[in-house]
Amino acid sequence: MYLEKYRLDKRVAVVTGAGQGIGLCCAEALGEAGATIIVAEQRPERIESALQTLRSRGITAEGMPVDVTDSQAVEALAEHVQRDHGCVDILVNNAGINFLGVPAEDTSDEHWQRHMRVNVDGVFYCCRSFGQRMLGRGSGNIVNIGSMSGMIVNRPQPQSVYNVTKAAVHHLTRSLAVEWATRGVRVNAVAPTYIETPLIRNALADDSLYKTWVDMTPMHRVGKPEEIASVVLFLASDASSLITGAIVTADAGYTCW
Ligand SMILES: NC(=O)c1ccc[n+]([C@@H]2O[C@H](COP(=O)([O-])OP(=O)(O)OC[C@H]3O[C@@H](n4cnc5c(N)ncnc54)[C@H](O)[C@@H]3O)[C@@H](O)[C@H]2O)c1
Ligand SMILES: OC[C@@H](O)C(O)[C@H](O)CO
Repeated sequence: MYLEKYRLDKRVAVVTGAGQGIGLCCAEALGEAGATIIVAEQRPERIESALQTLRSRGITAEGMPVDVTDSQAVEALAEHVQRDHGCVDILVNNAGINFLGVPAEDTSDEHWQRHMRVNVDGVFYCCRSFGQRMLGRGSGNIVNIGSMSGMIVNRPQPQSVYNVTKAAVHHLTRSLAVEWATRGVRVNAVAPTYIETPLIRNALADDSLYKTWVDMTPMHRVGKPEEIASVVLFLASDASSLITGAIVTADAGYTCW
């Protein structure tokens, strides 16, 4: 009775930025639970490798190239998926960037705007285009990938703009959850700690940075992308049917101190 609630058979899930890292693991988790996966990703070569990975595990998956900062492309993607599959049940807004280590006073307009465009505009465009269609049929489930950086200020590296974008993702999550709460669409977010993915590969190789990060973490370690994917699976499934507007921290205790 309880395990059944995690099954996603016959559901269609779009995962943005699913070409690698956390997004790819989310696609694996949702696919393993039975969902048909749409890999919505900017880089064609990453789409291809993700599809190979997913299909080798028996997951039904297809790729659709998209840059989430392009609202027309996002709208076309939503229309395309709706036309081919009849609906979208699950949207995971995972695509995001962080060029960390730039002090606020040295942040260029371009650096600021690029982060805002991918991490905030991109999430909003996807929520809007897919949300409209979910509201139209009175059901749907959106999971946004936020960050503990939306709650705390990371140390020692400066990354003001990234922190701001993730705080925006969290509050957008709550705002949409409330607007859509009685209309069948749930909206939640996951706020991870540092996760071993290509995004922070260089930083993880920097011994002093890594030491500071784990010293500041009660569990004294960083996370693996699979550990975020399992939270996303919970939020995307009927196992979390009473939860909307939640920002679920998966941070090895980081935000407790
Ligand atoms: N890795 C971490 O430590 C960490 C921690 C907290 C939150 N996050 C968040 O998790 C999400 C995924 O991070 P990751 O570590 O897996 O990153 P990653 O860089 O490994 O993967 C991100 C994927 O998104 C794609 N992407 C980037 N911009 C895009 C765009 N404009 N349109 C479509 N696709 C685009 C990339 O091509 C890439 O495949 C991000 O939102 C990130 O902010 C990561
Ligand atoms: O690039 C992402 C990092 O800044 C960080 O891993 C994350 O968002 C957790 O604070």
